[in-house]
This record gives sequence, C-alpha cells and structure tokens, in this order.
Amino acid sequence: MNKKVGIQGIKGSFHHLVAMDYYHRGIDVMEHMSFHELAQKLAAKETDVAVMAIENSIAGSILPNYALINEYGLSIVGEYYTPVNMNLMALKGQKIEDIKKVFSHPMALLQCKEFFKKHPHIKLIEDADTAEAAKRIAREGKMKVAAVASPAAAELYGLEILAKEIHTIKSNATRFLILGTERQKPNGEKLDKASLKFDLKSERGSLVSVLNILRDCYLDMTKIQSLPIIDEPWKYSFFVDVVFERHEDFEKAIDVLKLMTEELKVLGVYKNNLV
Ligand SMILES: O=C(O)C(=O)C[C@]1(C(=O)O)C=C[C@@H](O)C=C1
Repeated sequence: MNKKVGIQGIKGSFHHLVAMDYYHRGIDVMEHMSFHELAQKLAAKETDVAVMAIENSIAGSILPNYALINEYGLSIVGEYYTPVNMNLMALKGQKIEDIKKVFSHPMALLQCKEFFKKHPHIKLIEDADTAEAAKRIAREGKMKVAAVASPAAAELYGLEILAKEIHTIKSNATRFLILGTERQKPNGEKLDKASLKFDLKSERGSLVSVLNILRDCYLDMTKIQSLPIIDEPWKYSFFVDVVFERHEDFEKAIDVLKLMTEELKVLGVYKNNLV
C-alpha cells in the first residue's frame, strides 16, 4: 500500500515537489490548506507522514510550525533542503504592467520583497498556498492578477511566467521537516542529527549552562530558536538542533539536560541532510 504523505498546499506547491523528491515513488499525496490541518491529520493518523516547511534562507523560521510539532506531539523523522525558485505567473498574453494584484503564500511573498519594491503598482495579497493561487487564477480565468509559485505550478495550471526567478537572493532555499507520529526506527542510515525542546527559567546563566553541556558532549548546535510560553509571560521554550558523530555522546547530553531543564523533549533523531 502506498504511503500517505501529507503536504501543505496542492500539487505544484513546494511541499509537493519535496514530497516527490524525498520519496521518489509509491506515495499518495494528501493536500491540506493549512499547516494546522497538516499537523492535525497526521496526529489523527489520517496520513502516515507529513512534509512541513520550517525555515527559509531569506524569510527565516516559520515560528508557528514549531508550536504545532510540540502541541501535536509529532516526531521529526527526516529533513530536506531544497532550492526554491519563485516566479510571477498569470494568464497568457499579459505584461507585468497589466498586473494589479498578486496572490501567494506569505513566505513566498517575503522571499520576493525586493522584486515587488520595483513594481509598487502591484498589491500583494497573502494566500494559503502558492500553487492554489495559480490554479484559482486559471480556473476563474482572471486577468490582471498573478501568482508567485513554482515553474511546476505554471506548467500544471497553464499559466505564463511573466518574470522568472524573482526571489531576492539566487541561493534561496527552504528546509523542510519530514514528520511522523513515532520516533524514527533504525533503518541502516546513520542518524546523526536531533531536535530538542526544553523550557528554561529566565535565570542568570541558565542557557549558557545548557550550551556548555552540548559542547562538552561534542554536540554541534546547528540552530536555536526560542518561543514564548504563552501562559507564562517572559518564560521561553527553546528548540535546538544538534549534529553529532556518536550516538552515545547525544545520550549522555540528554541525561544531563534532563536535570538542568524543564519539560525536555526529544522531537526526533534523524539523518543530517545538510551537505
Ligand atoms: O505555498 C507553497 O508552495 C509552499 O509549499 C509553502 C512554502 C512555505 O511555507 O515556506 C514552502 C516553501 C517556500 O519557501 C514558500 C512557501
């Protein structure tokens, strides 16, 4: 039976392209129109795994997604980094000057801020998904509006690309997480990366003590993200990614961190895919 892979958005979205690249074949892609729905359906086991964008090299972290992973008790079983190519597309036969409104996912619009500064006559409107915006323009036959989406979306929904590669920096890339409901089982791959979540009191030196443990256990921190604990003002949760050579080092660090932090959770141990 095919694996049911949840994505945010529809076919032609960046999530869809990642699902295809990551799994190659043997999957049924399940479309969702929000990250919340994506997390909810995975937690309810209506899908087997989910692909979720977590960070873009221009636009930064998608903070609510950290909270969703935590809230729904999801497990990170893999990660995938991919170049992201943003394009302005509309019904055939128009020029940029004809376009009055552009629809796209807020993360996509953020990645093209510099381009739109040069076209101030265009109104930017946030949408649920890049590909869905493209599909809707095609379906409704709307002139004077455009979408920002992948070349695959232009092709799938029959739109013309008016301006290609409009993202601010050519090396634009997004990190995606592959999520499941259970910890990644040993699969022959070297699982050399982990994501942790813990809470800290705002006390002098509490964070630096944690960082010292990571160093002493030979863990290399690749990311740290804080998020407010909403019912305890001025207290924070920290989401930390680490890479390591030896699993024993990671286990040792966890044993110590359990004593030093509150609510320590291992969100996942998986293969480092950043090469
Ligand atoms: O709308 C899409 O196509 C998406 O897959 C969403 C999303 C995101 O959430 O960051 C994915 C990758 C790109 O960075 C822009 C948008």
